[in-house]
Amino acid sequence: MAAPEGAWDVVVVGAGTSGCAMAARLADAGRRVLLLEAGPVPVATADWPPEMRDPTSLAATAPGHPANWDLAAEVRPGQAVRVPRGRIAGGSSALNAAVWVRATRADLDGWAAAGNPLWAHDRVLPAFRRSEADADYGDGPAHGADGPVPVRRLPSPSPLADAFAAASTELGFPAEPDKNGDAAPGYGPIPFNVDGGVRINTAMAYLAPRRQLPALTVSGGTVVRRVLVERGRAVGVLTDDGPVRAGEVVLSAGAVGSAHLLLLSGLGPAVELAAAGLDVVADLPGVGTAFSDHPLVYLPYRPTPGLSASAFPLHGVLHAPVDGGGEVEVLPWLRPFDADAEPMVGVGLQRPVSRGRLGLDPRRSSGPPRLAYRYLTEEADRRGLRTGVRLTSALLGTAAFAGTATPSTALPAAVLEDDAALDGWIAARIGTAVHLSGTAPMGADTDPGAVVDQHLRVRGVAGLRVVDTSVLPWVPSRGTAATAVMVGERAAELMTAG
Ligand SMILES: Cc1cc2nc3c(=O)[nH]c(=O)nc-3n(C[C@H](O)[C@H](O)[C@H](O)COP(=O)(O)OP(=O)(O)OC[C@H]3O[C@@H](n4cnc5c(N)ncnc54)[C@H](O)[C@@H]3O)c2cc1C
Repeated sequence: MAAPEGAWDVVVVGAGTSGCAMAARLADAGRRVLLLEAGPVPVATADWPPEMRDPTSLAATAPGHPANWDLAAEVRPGQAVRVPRGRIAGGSSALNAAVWVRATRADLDGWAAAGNPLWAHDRVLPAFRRSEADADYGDGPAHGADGPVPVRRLPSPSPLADAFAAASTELGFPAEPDKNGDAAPGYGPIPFNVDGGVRINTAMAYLAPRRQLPALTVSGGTVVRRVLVERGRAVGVLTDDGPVRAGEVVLSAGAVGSAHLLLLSGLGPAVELAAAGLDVVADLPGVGTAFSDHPLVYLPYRPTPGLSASAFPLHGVLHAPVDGGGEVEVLPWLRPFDADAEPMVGVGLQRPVSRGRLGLDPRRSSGPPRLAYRYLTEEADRRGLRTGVRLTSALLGTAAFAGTATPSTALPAAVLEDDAALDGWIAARIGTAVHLSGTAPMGADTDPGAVVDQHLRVRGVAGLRVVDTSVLPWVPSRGTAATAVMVGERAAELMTAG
């Protein structure tokens, strides 16, 4: 890291899901890149903690794990949760569920229509293809065969997985054999970024093969505190070890970290910055003020005793429309999270209308940010989740499940049938899918909430970009990992074009 002044063309903050992809591609293009990561940077695959290599383990998401930022948040006023995010090279891709499903064509074309034509489905498809080596569909026009992230669907691991597939068919949902194939949504096997029984995070995929590349320097254990701005231009960052100067600064610290760094650098809503005693560098009302994420509720079920256990906890997923243009994701977990508990089906609302807020803590502006999801604020979201829970209950009641599983008594029929009672049941259990997006959204010049333009350049200050899920105008209707990698790939392409 001790390079002479002016040695770095680009300093990237955060070796996470987007940051690794982007830094690697920039270095491939000859840019001298310094990648700074707050957490450790393991070198060989074997150096990763076993629970982070094992894709069937979510142990690193537990509060207190050293590779987890473990943030405090409120899902609804007064309802506290802990939010995991990866604090290690690979970022959240190092501890997530390894589900590799892209944003849909409708998501991408929706973002394009909101003033970001460079992000339309057909414009970003090459970046998705570049990122992956899809073992099942890699030779097709929608897929990549030789990218850094290995992707595959797994054989059905248990009768329960078969029953969910059959139940979806019984209720009339289409089969969707390739969840990344741009077909009508339905039930299909999950593509995983898993290879040889290892969760392949983006540091393994993108950094490990470039360890000898002189253009790329990676520094672990380096916490960035703010962006250094001189005369309207970002000139570097302040770390706990001192300043680092570079020709360009890119924040890839994730939807929480990047927005927080913007605020700490005087880039955000002027009123909020002034209240925290910070100098206003640029008034950007959209930093943190309308983020989105998928609300998620779990419905327990009871497998018939004696069924063979599933080696892998996930297999297939159903995406189903709900009234008013919404969609739910029904994600059966085939094993319980705790040995004594019942397994659960996750019911996520994929196009939520409610918006959350990330801001500085006025009592301690240098501390962690405040995160308020404000879930279920809108009736459309309450209605969508009611539909999703009833649909899941109906799936468990199909003939396909006879002899395999029954609904749990945790959700009594009287509650299921009554809107107000069901709203209460859901609200008491609501959690987050941890797909946080849109804390620094991209958008048109005319959009006062847009923080970056479609080249991901921060408005009001030169030489500064944000490249991670912060910039998504709203959360896509799928998980965010594959899309975060695409954002890194696409950003590098835009930065090096011409
Ligand atoms: C528990 C969990 C399970 C999930 N499961 C799935 C899934 O199966 N499929 C799916 O599609 N999506 C999933 N997601 C969501 C998806 O993984 C994330 O949205 C995505 O990985 C985020 O990528 P990112 O690059 O925006 O941020 P991250 O990958 O979080 O990267 C941010 C990086 O910046 C670093 N950083 C932050 N602040 C600083 C600082 N000040 N200085 C230096 N470094 C800093 C962090 O340590 C981290 O390495 C899951 C998320 C979580 C948390």
